[in-house]
Amino acid sequence: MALAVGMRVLTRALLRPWARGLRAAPGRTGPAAGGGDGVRCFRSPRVLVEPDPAAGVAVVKMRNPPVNSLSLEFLTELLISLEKLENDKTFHGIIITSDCPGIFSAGLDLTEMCGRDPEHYAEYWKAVQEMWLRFYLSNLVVIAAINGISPAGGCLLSLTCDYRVLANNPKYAIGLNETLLGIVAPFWFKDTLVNTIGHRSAERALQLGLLFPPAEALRVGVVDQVVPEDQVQSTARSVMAQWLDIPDHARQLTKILMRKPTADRLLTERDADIENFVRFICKDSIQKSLHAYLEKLKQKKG
Ligand SMILES: CC/C=C\C/C=C\C/C=C\CC/C=C/CC(=O)SCCNC(=O)CCNC(=O)[C@H](O)C(C)(C)COP(=O)(O)OP(=O)(O)OC[C@H]1O[C@@H](n2cnc3c(N)ncnc32)[C@H](O)[C@@H]1OP(=O)(O)O
Repeated sequence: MALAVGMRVLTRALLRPWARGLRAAPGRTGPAAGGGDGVRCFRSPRVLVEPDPAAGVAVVKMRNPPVNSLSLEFLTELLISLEKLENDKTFHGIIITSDCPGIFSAGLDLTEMCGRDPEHYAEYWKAVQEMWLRFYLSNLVVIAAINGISPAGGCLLSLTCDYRVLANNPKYAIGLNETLLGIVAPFWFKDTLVNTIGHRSAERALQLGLLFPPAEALRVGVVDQVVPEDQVQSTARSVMAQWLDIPDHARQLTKILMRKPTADRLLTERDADIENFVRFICKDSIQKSLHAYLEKLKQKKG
């Protein structure tokens, strides 16, 4: 009993620095509907939360068609959903997955980084940082059920999770492919990849902008498991059950011990990182190549 109380105090002390200043910005969420069992179902236009209170798990489905690009509004809704689940003692784990067929997330929304003013770029980048910090340090067990392609920021979101299950579909690939767009993955993207697959593999993957198909992703360690497409959700659920069997305080403290130094680096350099991003993205050459890339994506259909 005394040990349990002591652990709770220690956990709160360790988690407190991240709780401060990391609250999600207010955004447009729909009214929370009370479930029959007293558990609230969260709805917002782009995020569907399916709670399973008996298991202590919620499935968070990304629904920002056509490609789940991480727009400012979508990021805000994701953060609010995460915060609500973290504040609800019913939940100990979340499974993040996509409601857009064949696409987990196309990454950062290119239209947020193209043809806008510096204030907008700063606001957007702060929201991207927030997404990374909040998911990376979440006290919940977070499992990615990756049911589609997941480049760049989509891969980053997966890398913040505690475990990644990828559907075995040759059309799907995952990786930080920023260099292919002529942009540089920021240091915290790089750090997250290094923490996941090691320095040498990360260096090669980042320089070449590699997008790994399922077997390669498993071999290099970008994902933890590759399963047939129709088993992605059930596998995520059974992995979640294993993780939830571990005493929560011990697991949470261990997660913080492992991730604190990486998160601290961004927390101490957050403003400078925003300034770097704004300076970089405002360059004529970068704007031109992002614009050309977006046009190429649009013309692909025609
Ligand atoms: C020294 C350094 C100093 C400082 C460094 C500081 C900062 C670093 C700077 C920058 C770092 C920025 C980091 C960025 C990370 C990112 O995430 S960038 C985004 C990367 N994502 C991609 O490249 C994916 C692009 N999309 C695709 O490849 C395909 O769309 C995809 C395979 C996902 C799906 O293909 P498909 O089903 O065929 O769909 P379409 O291609 O037809 O797309 C449908 C519509 O969606 C639009 N769209 C696609 N992706 C995006 C996107 N990421 N953002 C916004 N919009 C997107 C596409 O244009 C289509 O639109 P339309 O319907 O035609 O209007």
